[in-house]
Amino acid sequence: MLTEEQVLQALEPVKDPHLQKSLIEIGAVKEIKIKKNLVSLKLAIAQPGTAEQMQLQQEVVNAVKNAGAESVGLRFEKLADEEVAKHGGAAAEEEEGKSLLDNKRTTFIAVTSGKGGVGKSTVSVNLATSLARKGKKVGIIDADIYGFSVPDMMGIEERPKVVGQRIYPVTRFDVQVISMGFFVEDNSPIIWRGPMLGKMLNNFFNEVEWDDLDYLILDLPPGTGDVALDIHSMLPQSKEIVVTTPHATAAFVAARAGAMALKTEHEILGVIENMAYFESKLTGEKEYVFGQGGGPKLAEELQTEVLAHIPLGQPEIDEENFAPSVYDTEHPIGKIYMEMADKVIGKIEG
Ligand SMILES: Nc1ncnc2c1ncn2[C@@H]1O[C@H](COP(=O)(O)OP(=O)(O)OP(=O)(O)O)[C@@H](O)[C@H]1O
Repeated sequence: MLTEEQVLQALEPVKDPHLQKSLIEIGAVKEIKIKKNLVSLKLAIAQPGTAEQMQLQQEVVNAVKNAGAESVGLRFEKLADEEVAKHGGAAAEEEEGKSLLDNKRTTFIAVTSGKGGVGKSTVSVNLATSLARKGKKVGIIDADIYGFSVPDMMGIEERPKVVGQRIYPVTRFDVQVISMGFFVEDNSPIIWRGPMLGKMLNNFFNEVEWDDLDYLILDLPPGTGDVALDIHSMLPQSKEIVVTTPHATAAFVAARAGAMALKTEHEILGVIENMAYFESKLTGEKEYVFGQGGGPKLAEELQTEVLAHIPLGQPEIDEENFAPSVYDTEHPIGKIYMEMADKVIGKIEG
């Protein structure tokens, strides 16, 4: 079994990103619990709840796992101001302004669905790239905590740069991308509780260097649970797009997501019916594999319009520009997304 000594030794080279001193030297380790090979740590650092913490948590997990832990749980708290000063740092200052939430120019569009697997992330990614292809400055936040798929879908391998307190998004297809998945270890199970999730999202608004966005697309967790509701409430100014499949029951479930949008007073821009039909390449005939009518029914219920019926179909994958879920502008589905982007721009910019 791993000992406390070994854990401390493993942490010796890891530095507090703000103070640039070893966690051990600044007395950051406030608690160590070891159960078999599960290690849980409480760490006091100069600037918890910030980009610096995100940068650090990965280093700590790696160091302790390299020492033999199977799983590492972390809790962070603020290192006392005297300690911060003693080790050469300035007391944490409130981040100055520059929150995306204050930028009047930016329109937030949350993409939601009643349940998982209906294509919400695919729609978010393609809406974002199409808006960018129309010349708009666009960002996307992948906040779907049940599966961070946006980086994979867009073929992103790099991670954002973290410089001091600022996070620089990764740019792909002219879209500025931030995903929670950038800050967690591959496949590591993470339990997101409301406050932690809210804090992460707030960081994405306040600490990411977004370049003067016209549109910010938010890929939200599916469903109508507490987490989804919390996020919706955090974004009072957001508009919303609801994704459904054509099946009547799918639309019924999506209606609950839509009702939640109305409760939070978000304007619903429209409904997208995804996987609407399959079009035969040979005959051009449409087959309604997943039923029919779900989109229009949902739009009627939410008193909005159907922005697009998107058929089944895969993007052509270009080896050089590998992005498994981004449709080209020449692809029939890519064209539908471009028309949809026009509709969205028309609705917002008049
Ligand atoms: N129009 C389409 N034609 C073919 N495949 C599609 C289409 N839309 C989405 N898909 C595929 O369906 C799967 C689910 O899509 P996606 O991940 O976008 O759904 P989601 O609603 O975001 O799911 P989750 O909430 O579970 O993340 C993916 O494999 C995606 O490539």
